[in-house]
Amino acid sequence: MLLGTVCEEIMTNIAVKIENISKVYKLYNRPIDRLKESLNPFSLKYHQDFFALNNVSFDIQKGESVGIIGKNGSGKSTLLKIITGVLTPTSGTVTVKGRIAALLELGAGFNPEYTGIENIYLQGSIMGVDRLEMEEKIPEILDFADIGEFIHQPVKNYSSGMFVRLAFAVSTIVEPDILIVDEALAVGDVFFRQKCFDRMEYLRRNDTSIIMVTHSMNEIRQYCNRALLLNQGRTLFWGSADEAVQHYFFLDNTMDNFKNGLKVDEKGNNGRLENNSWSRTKIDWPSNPNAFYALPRESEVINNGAICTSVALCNSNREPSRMFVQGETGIFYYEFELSQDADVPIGGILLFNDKNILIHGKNSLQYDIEAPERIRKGAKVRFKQEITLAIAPGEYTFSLGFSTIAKDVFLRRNELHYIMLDENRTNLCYVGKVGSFFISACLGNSITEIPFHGLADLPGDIVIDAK
Ligand SMILES: Nc1ncnc2c1ncn2[C@@H]1O[C@H](COP(=O)(O)OP(=O)(O)OP(=O)(O)O)[C@@H](O)[C@H]1O
Repeated sequence: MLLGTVCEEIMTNIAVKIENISKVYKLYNRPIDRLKESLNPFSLKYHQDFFALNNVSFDIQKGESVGIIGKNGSGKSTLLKIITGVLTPTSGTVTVKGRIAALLELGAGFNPEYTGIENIYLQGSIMGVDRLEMEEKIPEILDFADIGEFIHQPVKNYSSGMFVRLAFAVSTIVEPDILIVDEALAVGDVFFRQKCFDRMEYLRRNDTSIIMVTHSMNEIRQYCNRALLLNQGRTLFWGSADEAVQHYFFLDNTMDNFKNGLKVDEKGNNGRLENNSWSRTKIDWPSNPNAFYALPRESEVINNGAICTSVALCNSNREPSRMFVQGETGIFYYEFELSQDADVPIGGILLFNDKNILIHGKNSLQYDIEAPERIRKGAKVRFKQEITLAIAPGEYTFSLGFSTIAKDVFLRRNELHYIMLDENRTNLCYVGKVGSFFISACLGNSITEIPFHGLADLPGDIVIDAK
């Protein structure tokens, strides 16, 4: 009986329940096929079924904030449209308890010819709020939207930022039971976005459930309790937001063709090295296939005497990882195979932010470590590079370079100008955009837990004096 009571309580706390939802579109190669199919007396099929959603189930509790994530075309918008009732599923059931406010496509539900004020009343009536109640809310809506005199202009004259300000203000001030926020907020400026997140937090504390679709994994981590990861219409993961984000970054970023060739030789390879003062350090190469990236397309690769054979990224526990908290250490493993003899090998990494700005680049020469003096054709050279990722939250890509330098130049590396060193270096391989990883913000509350502001943490110190 106790179990029954618990179940009932769980059910009464559920705001949205999605059970085995599928959405199938019929795809016809030619428009005429549709006609042929409808007129065919033998019910012959002229289409292919395309599953935009395939058997998706999950539920959202009252006051819970849930993220829906996935690459482009994975089915996120289709799912939101089914929850809001804009689309009907092909199969499965949707249970929604309470009033939904949805900020889906910008301007949906707004009449472009109406002024901002007129649209506020229109939205109110769509959401079932009467004119009198809406009138009381107007000062608060205007205050939140903060678009000044534009509120008396037809909304067709609004910028996308103004639009989203008004839309968000209207949908949240009537305190919905379920608030759905698509990428729409992305067009607002940072101050407005902060205001929106504060408002969502307030609503959530008052039992509004929030469904958020965004490509910003920081927002998912920061604001969602749980997240659903979709891939080609199927649920790939449903659970804690942190874990969902980790899985998201492994999508397309993991070497699923690992079995098909690029196996890691656990014994390492040093049989073809000539001896010198360098004493070999055996790298503890990762054994988990998930650590490895699929190597990029040919267009990103320049092979000039060597090929890149594998690349992996792990956290400091040597576990595969694509998500790091600011300041955590990332361990990059990479291997090149020589297709010609070479002198002293040099390997290095370049990290780029989402605006393609080089944030950090460093090679083995700059670390001033010993290296083999000569490597023969067929040898495999491995690097393990640890980087303290004290960089701004966001998504990053990285590229790899492999080059060689003559032994005598290498031995004088600390006496020579770096231009001399560069001139004596021969590039063997460059692999652009090998993969991506993600840096998440520290979620601490105190200032000392926020390590720095800006793009990167720079080594430094501070003292204070006062007289
Ligand atoms: N009316 C339709 N007819 C056929 N296919 C459709 C239709 N609407 C959507 N699709 C397909 O369904 C899949 C899921 O689309 P959906 O818009 O839900 O993806 P999404 O995850 O929201 O993508 P994005 O991140 O790019 O917004 C896509 O492959 C899309 O092309």
